Amino acid sequence: MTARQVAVVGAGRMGQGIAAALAFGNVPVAVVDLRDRGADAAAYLEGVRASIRQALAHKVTLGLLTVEDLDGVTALVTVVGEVDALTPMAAADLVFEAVPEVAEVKREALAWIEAMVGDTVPIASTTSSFLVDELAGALSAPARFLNAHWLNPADLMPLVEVASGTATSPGAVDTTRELLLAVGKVPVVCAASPGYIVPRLQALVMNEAARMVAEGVASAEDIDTAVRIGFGSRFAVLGLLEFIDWGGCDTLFHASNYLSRELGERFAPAPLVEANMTSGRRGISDGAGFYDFDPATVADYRAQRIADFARVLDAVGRLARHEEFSTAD
Ligand SMILES: NC(=O)C1=CN([C@@H]2O[C@H](COP(=O)(O)OP(=O)(O)OC[C@H]3O[C@@H](n4cnc5c(N)ncnc54)[C@H](O)[C@@H]3O)[C@@H](O)[C@H]2O)C=CC1
Ligand SMILES: O=C(O)[C@@H](O)C(=O)[C@H](O)[C@@H](O)CO
Repeated sequence: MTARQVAVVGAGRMGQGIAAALAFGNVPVAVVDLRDRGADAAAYLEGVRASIRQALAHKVTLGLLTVEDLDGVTALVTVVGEVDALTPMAAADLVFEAVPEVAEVKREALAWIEAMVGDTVPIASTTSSFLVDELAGALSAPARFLNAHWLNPADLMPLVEVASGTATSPGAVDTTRELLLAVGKVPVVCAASPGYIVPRLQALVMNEAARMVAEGVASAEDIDTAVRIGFGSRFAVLGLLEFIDWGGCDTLFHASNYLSRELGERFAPAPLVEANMTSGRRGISDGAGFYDFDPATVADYRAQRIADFARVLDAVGRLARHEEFSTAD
C-alpha cells in the first residue's frame, strides 16, 4: 500500500523538516503538536507554519521549486494542535512520530498515535538512538511499528535509515520505503542496532575530531577543512567499504595496527578486515574484497568513479584545471 496522506506528530526541527520533505514530494501532510501550550498554542502553530513555508520558499531561491508551485506545495501542509488532530490522524495512512528524544515522552506519544489511527496504519518513530523494541511496548499492535531515522535537515538530506523491531511486519517497512522513494528519499534498511548506520559512524569521527582539537593536532578550522575537502568529497563518491577495496585491506590492516599501538585500542583493525586480507580479498588488486571486481570492467568502473569525483569537486569549487596554473618562464 502506498501512503497518500501522512501525519507527523511533533512540530520541532525534524517534524517540520519531514513535513516540508513530504509536501515538496506532493504528499499531503498534517503536522500535529501534542504539547499543551495553553494561551500560546495559536502563536506556536503559526510559527511552525511560517517556518515550513520559509523552508519551502528557500527551495524557490535554490531553483528547486518554481514560485508558481510554492503556494500549492505549502497548502499540502496543515498544522494543528491536539484538539484538532482527530480528522487528520484518522485520514493518515502513515504516521511519523517526531517528539523529543525522551523514552517516556515517545511512549506516551506512540500510545496516543495508535489510538488515533486505523488498525494497520504504520507508525514510524524518528528516534536517533532508541531501538524499535525499546519503544514497541507502548503499542498494542507492534507489527505496525518501525523506525525511520531521517537525517537533519530532513527536507534536503536524501538518506533515511529504516529499521525494524522483532515484531515489525514486512508490510509496514514496505509502505514506509515506498513513501520515502515516492518523495525522492533514499531509504536504506538496517538492523535495529544502536546508532543505525550514520550516527554510529559519525559519532566515531566526530569524537575523534574533538580529541584532535584537545591534543593540539590541528585547529578546529583546519580539521573541518580537511573533512570538507578531503574526507567529505571522497566519501560523497566512494562508500567506506568501497574505499577499503580501493586502498587495499592490507593497507588498512597495517595502518590500524600502527594507530592502535600509538593512539589506542579503538583503532584496532576489524576482524573482517583481517579476514579479507588473509583470504585473498584485499580489494581491487585481488579482484574481490567487500565487493567483487570483474577484470573485464574494472577499468571502466574506476574511470566512472574518477568522473564522479570530478563532478563532486567541481560542485564544491575545488576541481583544479590545468589552465589555472601559470607556466614556468
Ligand atoms: N535534531 C536532529 O538533528 C535529529 C533528531 N532526530 C530525532 O527526531 C526526533 C525529534 O527531534 P527534534 O525535532 O530535533 O526535536 P525538537 O525538540 O526540535 O522537536 C520536538 C517537538 O516536540 C514538542 N514537545 C516537547 N515536549 C513534548 C511532549 N512532552 N510531548 C509532545 N511533544 C513535545 C516540542 O515542543 C517540539 O515541537 C527525536 O527523536 C530526535 O532524536 C533524528 C535525526 C536528527
Ligand atoms: O545525522 C543526523 O542528522 C542525525 O543522525 C543526528 O544528528 C543525530 O541526532 C545523531 O547523530 C546524534 O548524535
